[in-house]
Amino acid sequence: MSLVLASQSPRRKELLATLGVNFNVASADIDETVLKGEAPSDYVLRLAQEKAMVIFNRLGASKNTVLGSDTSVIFQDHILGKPQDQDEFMGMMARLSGQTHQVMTSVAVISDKKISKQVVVTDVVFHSLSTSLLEKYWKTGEPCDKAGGYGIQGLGSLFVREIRGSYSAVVGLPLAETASMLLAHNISLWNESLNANDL
Ligand SMILES: Cc1cn([C@H]2C[C@H](O)[C@@H](COP(=O)(O)OP(=O)(O)OP(=O)(O)O)O2)c(=O)[nH]c1=O
Repeated sequence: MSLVLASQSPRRKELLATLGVNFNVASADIDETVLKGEAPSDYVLRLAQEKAMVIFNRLGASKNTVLGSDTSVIFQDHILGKPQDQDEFMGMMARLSGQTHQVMTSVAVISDKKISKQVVVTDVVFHSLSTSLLEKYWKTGEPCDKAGGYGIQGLGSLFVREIRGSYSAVVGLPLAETASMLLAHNISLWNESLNANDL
């Protein structure tokens, strides 16, 4: 049984590798438009499943297990994706500055036997952020490929006063939850030494 990560995110690749599992990467391009009236947790779960399903179908009837994931930043029930330009970024930060938001990261694992999916919610509390700090942060290029416009693992770490929940989920993949899901799909971890019997 081989594992395929349906993602183009370098962060997810790095995080998954820390579980000591062999995998290939395939990029799933899907439409990420939010459906009318769709709740944030339903949205992130749907996207993770769609990313995994696109690759599962592309590989055809095979012995592959495919993992898809999605990270969105949620502020007062609004979904904040990746900022398209500086204005959108500044608008997002004006909402997040000095406030608490949620990072929702979903994981979907699909094999020929079953589909498992889960969403992990983490609270992140931001310091108050000055306009000059944010203008300089935008210029670094870090915000543009990140949900909510910041990277907790990078220069954006300065913004974070407190986190309640899973750090790895904020970066892009909740490791403990992902490990349980992969073991349940009979994918061994820790270089083949950890398997479903250890759950
Ligand atoms: C909040 C936050 C998000 N992010 C990243 C994680 C994800 O890569 C990205 C959210 O976008 P996603 O659409 O979840 O992922 P992606 O487009 O990078 O990759 P793919 O869809 O192919 O899996 O934001 C950080 O790296 N650090 C953070 O602190």
